Amino acid sequence: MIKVGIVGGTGYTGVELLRLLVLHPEVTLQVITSRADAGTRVDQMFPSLRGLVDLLFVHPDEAHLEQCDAVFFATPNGIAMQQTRALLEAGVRVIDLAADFRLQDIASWEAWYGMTHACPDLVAEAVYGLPEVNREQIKTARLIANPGCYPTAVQLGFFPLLEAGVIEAGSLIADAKSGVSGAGRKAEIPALFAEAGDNFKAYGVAGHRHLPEIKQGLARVSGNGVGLTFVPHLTPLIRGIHATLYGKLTRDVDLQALFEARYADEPFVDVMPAGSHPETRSVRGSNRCRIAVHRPQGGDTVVVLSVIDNLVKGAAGQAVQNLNIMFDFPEAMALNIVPLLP
Ligand SMILES: NC(=O)C1=CN([C@@H]2O[C@H](COP(=O)(O)OP(=O)(O)OC[C@H]3O[C@@H](n4cnc5c(N)ncnc54)[C@H](OP(=O)(O)O)[C@@H]3O)[C@@H](O)[C@H]2O)C=CC1
Ligand SMILES: CC(=O)N[C@@H](CCC(=O)OP(=O)(O)O)C(=O)O
Repeated sequence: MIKVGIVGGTGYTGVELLRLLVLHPEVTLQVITSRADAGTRVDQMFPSLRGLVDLLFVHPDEAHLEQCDAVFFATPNGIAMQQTRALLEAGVRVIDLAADFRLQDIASWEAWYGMTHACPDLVAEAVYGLPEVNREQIKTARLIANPGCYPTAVQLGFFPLLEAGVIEAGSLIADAKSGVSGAGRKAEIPALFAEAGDNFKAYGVAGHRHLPEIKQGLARVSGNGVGLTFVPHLTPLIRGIHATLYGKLTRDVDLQALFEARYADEPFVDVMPAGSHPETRSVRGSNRCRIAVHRPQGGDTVVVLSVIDNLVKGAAGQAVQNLNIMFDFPEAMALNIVPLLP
């Protein structure tokens, strides 16, 4: 058994970690933090956890967190980097669900995130926690940069094509839609029911902070820089990301066979039968990414459809998958979840 802490236990990804970890047979929840709700019982705030969690929220003090074997940061950007060094020195392994350790280029991170990095030396050590490309490095990592939600859906869709070198890497397009929970639990006007409901809009067309993260990951597998147009959209869903990806084929290839072979051994990537149109509800609440690959009218444009639950494979589920790999537990432990329908 390992002892685990969650910093930011009252947010959407924090409570999703709780939902997954309460049923994890190798994990004891040791510390769950909130500054605003310190002293409140966890199951008072989240009655869905009654009978499962017997803890109070506490302040995120290092003295509490250092009792753990692993600590998840489910906090806004710029928080984990302030406490990670002390935790690593105390022998605690850290999984950051925010973006503090995702970009290897510190100047780029500081420009996109608008703050000075507190520990650039640790960024070099951090492992980008996308098991489908970094499983071996995750096993021994002390510090995991858990990927963003859009970057997970987009990278998993493009990897087979870029690894095989069958598309033009300079002209990729990712048209992605997210549910409102992607923006977190804090009160913000665009997330109000009357603003986001019965509405659909693009945002961040000029530049979204997931763009450099996606480009970094795609460039690693393509061996060269990539050109990417990334356009996120807000949809009136609660959970879910749907990414529609476009690329120009450079040669004829059996796309279905390529994708099936690439993900044959991946427990959480499902390549659907040819002609499929994956739906966000087919992954709702689960750690799965479902992918379909199309070549409309047999032309030279490949269209990949990739869906995930932003809070699970896009955040907390992937973080638990990383924990399992780091501690040599079966990778799917506590993650064999059947999606909710309807
Ligand atoms: N929502 C999503 O779909 C995804 C989110 N992420 C990332 O995961 C992280 C968490 O997201 P989400 O759960 O949506 O966020 P929320 O806004 O829902 O929750 C944030 C949590 O962090 C705590 N917190 C805020 N400020 C601090 C601080 N200075 N020190 C310690 N704790 C703090 C809050 O509690 P309190 O203020 O009481 O301490 C709260 O529990 C973010 O970085 C987000 O970008 C990643 C992938 C997907
Ligand atoms: C709908 C919505 O607002 N989505 C968020 C996704 C951000 C997120 O969760 O960021 P990380 O994955 O980098 O932590 C956004 O576009 O800012």
